[in-house]
Amino acid sequence: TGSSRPQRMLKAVQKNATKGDPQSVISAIDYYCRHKEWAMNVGDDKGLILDSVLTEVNPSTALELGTYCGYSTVRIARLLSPGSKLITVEFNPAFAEVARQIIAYAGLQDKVTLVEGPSGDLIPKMKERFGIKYFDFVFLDHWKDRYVPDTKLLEDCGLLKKGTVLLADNVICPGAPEYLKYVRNSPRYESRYYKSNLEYTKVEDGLEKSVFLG
Ligand SMILES: Cc1ncnc2c1ncn2[C@@H]1O[C@H](/C=C/CNC(=O)c2cc(-c3ccc(F)cc3)cc(O)c2O)[C@@H](O)[C@H]1O
Ligand SMILES: [Mg+2]
Repeated sequence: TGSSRPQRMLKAVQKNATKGDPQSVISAIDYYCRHKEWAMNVGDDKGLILDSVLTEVNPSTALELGTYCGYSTVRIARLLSPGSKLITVEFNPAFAEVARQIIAYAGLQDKVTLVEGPSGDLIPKMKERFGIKYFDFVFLDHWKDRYVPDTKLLEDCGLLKKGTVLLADNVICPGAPEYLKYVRNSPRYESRYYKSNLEYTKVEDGLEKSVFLG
């Protein structure tokens, strides 16, 4: 049987990027997905917003929901300070396997823990399994109808602290209307929309940054 899109993306990284150089991995994926085959990475335009929010937060512990091929995992991990950790959650084993290889190619495997399974099952286990007290930063980029239930779960599991930043991809396209309503109407969040465009296209999309107020 033929290769999958994630496998072709991995091949493009192995062919065009430099081992141990995260920026070259990011550029290789962006080039491939813009010129050869679109894929649902956060991409270069929204990626710059992700970078700037990350640099501002400088998280010690970060969580990503929806690893896919590891593009945003590499974007986040490359900006973490020494000793900081990123936990990324992915329930599709084939995607997780490609992501592990892309993360390792970038040389970031020591900063990243990729956990396979559904976010709803794994979030309640974060404290016991990974010794996490709180997350300073959460990137939501998995199924859009899971953004609200998982945000509530993070609250209920005591994994958010005053100042924790949630950054959600695709709040316009494909859209996460319930999530926008939730964080924008809740007194427990201070929310802001960063307008951008859907990865590798001219279609509008954006990121919603929500600060947990405790
Ligand atoms: C509960 C649970 N637990 C664990 N892993 C989970 C999980 N739910 C999903 N996953 C994982 O996360 C990724 C899924 C990402 C979903 N993202 C999108 O659907 C998406 C779509 C577009 C898009 C926009 C316009 C179009 F025309 C077509 C597609 C753009 C995007 O940026 C997206 O993120 C994928 O790797 C999936 O296995
Ligand atoms: Mg996305």
